[in-house]
Amino acid sequence: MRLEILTPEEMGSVDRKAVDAGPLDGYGLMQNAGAVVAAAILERFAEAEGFLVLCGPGNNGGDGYVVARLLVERGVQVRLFAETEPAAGSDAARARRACPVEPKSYSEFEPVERWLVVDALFGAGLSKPVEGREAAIIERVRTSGLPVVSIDLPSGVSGLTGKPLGAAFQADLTVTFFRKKPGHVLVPGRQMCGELLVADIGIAETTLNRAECKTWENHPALWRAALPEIGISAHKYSRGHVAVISGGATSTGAARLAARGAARAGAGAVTVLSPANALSVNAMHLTSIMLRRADTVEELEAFLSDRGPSGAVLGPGAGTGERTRSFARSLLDRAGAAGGLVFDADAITAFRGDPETLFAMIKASAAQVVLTPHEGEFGRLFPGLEDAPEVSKVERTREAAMRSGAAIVLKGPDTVVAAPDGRAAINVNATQHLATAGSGDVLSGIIAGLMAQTMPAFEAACAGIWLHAEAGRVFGRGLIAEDLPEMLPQVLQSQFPEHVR
Ligand SMILES: NC(=O)C1=CN([C@@H]2O[C@H](COP(=O)(O)OP(=O)(O)OC[C@H]3O[C@@H](n4cnc5c(N)ncnc54)[C@H](OP(=O)(O)O)[C@@H]3O)[C@@H](O)[C@H]2O)[C@@H](O)CC1
Ligand SMILES: [K+]
Repeated sequence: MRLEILTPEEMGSVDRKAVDAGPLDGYGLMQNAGAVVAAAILERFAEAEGFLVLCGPGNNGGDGYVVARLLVERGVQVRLFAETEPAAGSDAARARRACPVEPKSYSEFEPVERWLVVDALFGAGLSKPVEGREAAIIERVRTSGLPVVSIDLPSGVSGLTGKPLGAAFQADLTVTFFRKKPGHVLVPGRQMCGELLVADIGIAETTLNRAECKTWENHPALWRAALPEIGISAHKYSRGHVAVISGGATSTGAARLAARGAARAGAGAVTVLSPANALSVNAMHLTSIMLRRADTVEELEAFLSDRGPSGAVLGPGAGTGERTRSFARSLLDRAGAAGGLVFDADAITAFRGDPETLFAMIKASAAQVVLTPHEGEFGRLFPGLEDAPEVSKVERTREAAMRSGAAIVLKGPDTVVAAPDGRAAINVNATQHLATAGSGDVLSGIIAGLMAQTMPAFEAACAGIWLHAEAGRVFGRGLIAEDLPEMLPQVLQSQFPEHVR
């Protein structure tokens, strides 16, 4: 599977390498790009009665001239609109000369019913906000309701961040080349592409140095090999033991959701560590999951020494006070006994005043640590890395992982997972139904459950995100957090039958 995601800059370097290696030059690649776009248009929009092609000044426009020529050669009606001539000597200028359709200016653009718009204004070279006459034509197309096929990217959407820079097209189909770019998978770019087609334009696979790729689309192919296998001689503790720290009497549900997630992800044993005042409420709701009292660090450490869990979840419902901070310190200190740690929710917020202390402890710890913030929690821990119009979610998450020493799961419709070594994955199978109270608690449990079975942090985080999203997707409408752990067996059995022997 082609899961690598290339920034526009990385794509440019692949492009240059492909041209250096031959046999195709830049103009040859442009011919192939135009050909795959024209073929996709004719196949998917056979009923279109004509084509309005909008060409920008660069090579994206160059692709547009090739598409216009190929459509004319098929005997269909084409009108072409361009404002700026391509630079003399460029591939786009050559494509412009070879195109038999004389361009009109943007001001002459008129939508025609049952025609289709081909958007070749800007692609990888978008360098500033789309304004003025380009913004006006995008607005005219939007109000016309005509279908739009975008070449490489919907013009106005940044290939790096997936965010619109000024005005931008909402496409029905986007055809990109060789590999996806971050802008195709991060939101809102993902929705603005419409259907996305990644086409081969004759760039050899060997042009891509796979070892240098650090960003992927999250998919089982990325981590399937690291999924825990259950041997026939397994016993409950050899399958991993997860400790989940519960909050007080009125906030225990989050810990139980995490515990259930860990158990359904395959951990052989799960223990909820509860304050004394919440023991009875936890006891009333737990059956296969064990329960032990832990109000103090001493009680936590006694448990860690006795039982040596291989994973732990701290944060859901835990409170943001000193108990949570001291438990975090203890878990990180005693990592030999606690293995893979997931810090979520309150365990993140508890360190908002002093994130550097947390990061220093994580870096000094032998534990593998995953932090699972949503945007609000992320902002509390990583000042300066908050969301901003020209910054990519992938780069923010990567920087946070390097700063903290933990694998970071920055949650959202396009959850990004990043590791301190620079690897990053963008998740694409989430569903809106996951936006429900307690959903994140289950996720932290699933990740801890996988880590407790010795799955490394980055892979466990990627797998956890994907399984959690898939459970939500399969369940669909009406989902509440309690349903997520209960969907996991079905997802695991249908997707990974070899892992349920
Ligand atoms: N990679 C590949 O394998 C292949 C790539 N191919 C194609 O090449 C495309 C990349 O081409 P590209 O580099 O020429 O950039 P492109 O997107 O045409 O824009 C640059 C021009 O637009 C201008 N401009 C930018 N923003 C603007 C704004 N808001 N408002 C106004 N102007 C703006 C910018 O101006 P400048 O920044 O120089 O001031 C410059 O003139 C790529 O997307 C793909 O379609 C294929 O042909 C074959 C193989
Ligand atoms: K475009």
